[in-house]
Amino acid sequence: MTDLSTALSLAEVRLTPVLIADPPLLNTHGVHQPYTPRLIVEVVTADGITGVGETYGDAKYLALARELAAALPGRRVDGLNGLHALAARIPGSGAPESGVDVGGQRGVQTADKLRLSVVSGFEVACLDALGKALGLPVHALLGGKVRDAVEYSAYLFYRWAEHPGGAGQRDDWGAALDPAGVVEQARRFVRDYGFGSFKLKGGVFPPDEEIAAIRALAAAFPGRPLRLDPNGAWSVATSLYVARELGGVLEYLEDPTLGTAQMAEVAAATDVPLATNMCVTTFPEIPEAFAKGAVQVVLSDHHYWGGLLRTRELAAICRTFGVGLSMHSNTHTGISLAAMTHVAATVSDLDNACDSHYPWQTEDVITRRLPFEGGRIEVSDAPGLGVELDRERLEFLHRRWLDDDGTHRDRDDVAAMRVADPDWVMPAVPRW
Ligand SMILES: O=C([O-])C(=O)C[C@H](O)[C@@H](O)C(=O)[O-]
Ligand SMILES: [Mg+2]
Repeated sequence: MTDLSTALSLAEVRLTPVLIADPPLLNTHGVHQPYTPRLIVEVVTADGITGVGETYGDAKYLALARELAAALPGRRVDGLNGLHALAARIPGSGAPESGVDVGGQRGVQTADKLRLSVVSGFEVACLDALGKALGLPVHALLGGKVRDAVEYSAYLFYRWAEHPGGAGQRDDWGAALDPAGVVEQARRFVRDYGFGSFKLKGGVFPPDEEIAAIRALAAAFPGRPLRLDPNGAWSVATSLYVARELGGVLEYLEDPTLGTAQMAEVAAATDVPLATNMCVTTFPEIPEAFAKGAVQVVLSDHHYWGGLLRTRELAAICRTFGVGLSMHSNTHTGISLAAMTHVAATVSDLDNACDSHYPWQTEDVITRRLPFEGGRIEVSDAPGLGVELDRERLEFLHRRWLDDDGTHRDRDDVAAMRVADPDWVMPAVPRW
């Protein structure tokens, strides 16, 4: 029998960028492209145990991931905290950038956020391998689950029936461009997945239309938690108008306006709780936002925050300051959903149902998709994440990435909208 040190040492790292199908979902910047990039990370131990992780697949994430992958062999899969220091030493990983990440809508883009997102994919892969080596589920490595299933909410989008020109894959959801369409979409989410709460991606239509959609949802599903997220598209005044109109109806309003200062102004003038995955996305953003009372719920995302261990650190900080915690999601496969579910299962005070784009992602890289039952995902007790890579599918989706002419290798919702409307530019903020 090999000793533990050999068993846990990293012999190989494989990176596989893929393109997965994405429906024409609308947001304030534009529309999703027919395919979106994700990066699948595999770490292989000296004993031949493979762990899998996933992160953003856009070119700059991939470039950094390649450098980190090259530095890993010889280290150990239980050296999780050391991953951050290792990634920080990669030349170029510290060069700050500013501006808004068009596709991800994750607030101001910085080198820190990029690096943390890359590390998250490796951390999850290492946890998966470590769990398999020790015969323990990932949640046990995080201290153990406090629930057997994690609740998710339905992620409703305004959407077209198909991509412009019939590009990509057509599904049978149809268009949803008004309150009736949104309610019909929500009914299908309830029928097919059993979700008990609803988030509508807003910032697409003038606020009164989105207020009407939320009212229609409230009438169709009385008492169910409802959220509206325009990704910072509104001014402070518009945010307060919407908060007044939907005061008794919303569980929370998500990123109504951009930046901590404006969020704080809104928060000071309404009782509707504000949630964010845009103004508090890294640890350095916390002190000012919490001191100003700018947010009442932080939507964690293990990709943003640098992995599952750091998500638990975030949970402790939120608990200390009496700020709620829930979970944001971006287009992802079942690997990230499994990772989200493991960490969510370990946080005792995760009181709001988590977001997940997963129902919109019909293409996957795992052999058995994770099923929602009653809006919940069961927490796996199998060693590691409890998912298995489907190598044929991985190869197929990687082939699509290889064959792509570059159009889809970086998510760009503005460019996708321009296909339908050649005059479309990134909307100025506030849009309303
Ligand atoms: O809650 C959010 O802000 C998101 O889920 C960000 C995403 O980029 C979303 O807006 C999308 O996929 O269109
Ligand atoms: Mg959001």
